Amino acid sequence: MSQQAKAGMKRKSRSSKLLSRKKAKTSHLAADDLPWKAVSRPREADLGTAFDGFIELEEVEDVEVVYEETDAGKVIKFKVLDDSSSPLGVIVVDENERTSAEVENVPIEQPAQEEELPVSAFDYEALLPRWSPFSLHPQLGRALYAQHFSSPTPIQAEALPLARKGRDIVGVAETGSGKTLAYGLPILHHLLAHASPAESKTRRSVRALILTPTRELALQVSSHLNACLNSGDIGEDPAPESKSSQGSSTRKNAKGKGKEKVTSGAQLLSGRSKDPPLVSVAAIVGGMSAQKQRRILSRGIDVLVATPGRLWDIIQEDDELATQIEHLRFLVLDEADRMIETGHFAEMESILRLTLRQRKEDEIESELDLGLGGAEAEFDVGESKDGVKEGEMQTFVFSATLSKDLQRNLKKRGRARPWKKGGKPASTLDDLLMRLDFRDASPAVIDISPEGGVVATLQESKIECLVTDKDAYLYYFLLRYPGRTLVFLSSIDGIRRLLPLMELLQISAFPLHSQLEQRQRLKNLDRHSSSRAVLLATDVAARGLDVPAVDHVVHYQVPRTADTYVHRNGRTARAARRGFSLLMCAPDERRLVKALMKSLGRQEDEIPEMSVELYLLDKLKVRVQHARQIDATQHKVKKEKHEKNWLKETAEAMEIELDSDMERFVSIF
Ligand SMILES: Nc1ncnc2c1ncn2[C@@H]1O[C@H](COP(=O)(O)OP(=O)(O)OP(=O)(O)O)[C@@H](O)[C@H]1O
Repeated sequence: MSQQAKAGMKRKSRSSKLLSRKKAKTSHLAADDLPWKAVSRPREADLGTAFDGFIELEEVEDVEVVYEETDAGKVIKFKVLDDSSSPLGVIVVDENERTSAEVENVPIEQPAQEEELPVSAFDYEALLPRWSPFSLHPQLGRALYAQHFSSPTPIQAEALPLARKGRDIVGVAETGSGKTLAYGLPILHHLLAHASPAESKTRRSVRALILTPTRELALQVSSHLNACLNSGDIGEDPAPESKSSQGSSTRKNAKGKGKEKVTSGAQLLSGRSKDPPLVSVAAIVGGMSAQKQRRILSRGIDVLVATPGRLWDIIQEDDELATQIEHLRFLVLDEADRMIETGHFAEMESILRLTLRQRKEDEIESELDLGLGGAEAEFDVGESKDGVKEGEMQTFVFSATLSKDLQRNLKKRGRARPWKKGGKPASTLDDLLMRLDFRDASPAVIDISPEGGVVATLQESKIECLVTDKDAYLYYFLLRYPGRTLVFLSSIDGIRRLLPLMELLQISAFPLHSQLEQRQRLKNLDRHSSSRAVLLATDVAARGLDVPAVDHVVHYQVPRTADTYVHRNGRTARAARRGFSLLMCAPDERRLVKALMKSLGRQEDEIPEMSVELYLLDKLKVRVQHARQIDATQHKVKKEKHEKNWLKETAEAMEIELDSDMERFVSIF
């Protein structure tokens, strides 16, 4: 507003008439810098929510394409409407400029300059009473309401107040218990409350970094958080809370007195505004095109969700991003334990090192080393309202499985200085987490994971059978218990063997493993959720993924660790829904089950045997046997054809004529 005031602009009072749009100023931009906006996909083309950056339609408005003659020939330029004088999308009439500008008649009602307009906050008490004590930003209230999240889950209820007080948090809660929003809501609240529309126009610094072990999880976290920023139009008059009055949806009027209701506030908060969002969340993961990634980064992101590998690659080439990471306000490790398993250890360690804050004691130490005085070592540590000092970072570590020992150690560790000079690199998860730059002397540990890792709404069962009978039992289970089933196998080869068999048995099944292209993985995930297909997956899908409405999880092989068992099971029985898990156990896997149950602190025979109608099973065994034979024959024929072609092609390439004996040999062969 100050800019407009400086330029001597005047506002018309509400009662005054309709306004006219002044002629837009234009500026030239490169294609990548245009204000692209995602377009919702038609239903038929909808491949799920987690596709940001992979399969995406984007549109751009108010861009004129002009051809300019240059010495080098014709070049295309994009002229973009420059509406920076109207940060909220409200058209402001400039009486002085109007005469010199062409006027387009767009009737827009403008609020009065002096009028004190009513400001109604999202009515948590009436609409979401259970969220009311948390005093979240109205936009979040709208989104929670729109998604029918009528009350916080236990981990959310525990984490929110602590996070709002500025505490560092280690959160452990069962799979599917809403951990994403447990750390996501306080971050979004903070950013919304401190956002300013003016800033939303410029490249913003990354304020929060969320690290996840897999691409799919990163995409999912990003779309989950985006849903809190983009949904929420419930036909209510949106209004800001007082805290955010300078930033998000209200602003001072020209004279700085009172507040005015912003015409486009509803759009702004519900994400339908033409302006960039107040807070932006995006995922940057492997498999994404470099162009798309550049575009996302150049637009500016407040919340960056990333896998450590890809992020570290970018940081090494992008000093600006590296500097932003050094000044994060929030750092989240989601499924931290898994990050280590997926071989991201080195990259994660490098990223975490970047986030270390120079503290006074360290500076004094390093100054002593360098023989410098301490005068310049001061830095601003002014306390902010939420108890986090300026320049400090809040850290959240969340997982469904963090060992009790590790939790205890984290609590006891105090402010052990990580990565002291000459210190060895971290070599275990405990090591790495112990080196996290918690600003809290004793991070709050919230552990509400269930005893033995079993979610109350999950029904477990077991089948003991020969390895050779597992296919028949699986077939029996899939026929007998239709629904969305996720079958976990320990190897990709196992999936490749099972897929054609399923096809011959007319079971619609899709694979999900690390050797599939990202696009294909996401597509298969979506096929699984949109049809009643079976997903044959390796443990790439075991962690964090919120595959919609999985009814059953089958462990085709017994998992090697208790954590894997818990996480695989966690794909079903999510968010208080019912779920079923089946453990298939061959005789030589019994000792694994024993070890697994022991490490979960449970009795070996605690998982009940699933009852099976044997007469049906016997019939299905015959079918499976036939399917195997057909598959083997088809495979043989395919192989022969391939080899025959190979011999012919090789002969042709070498310009050798195959004689009749050889031809005969080829045809026999
Ligand atoms: N307050 C709430 N009320 C109802 N549903 C919720 C609420 N919060 C989150 N959910 C839903 O619960 C599901 C699980 O949430 P989320 O993926 O965050 O679980 P998680 O604890 O991170 O699981 P995992 O450990 O497997 O990663 C999601 O579909 C989410 O939309």
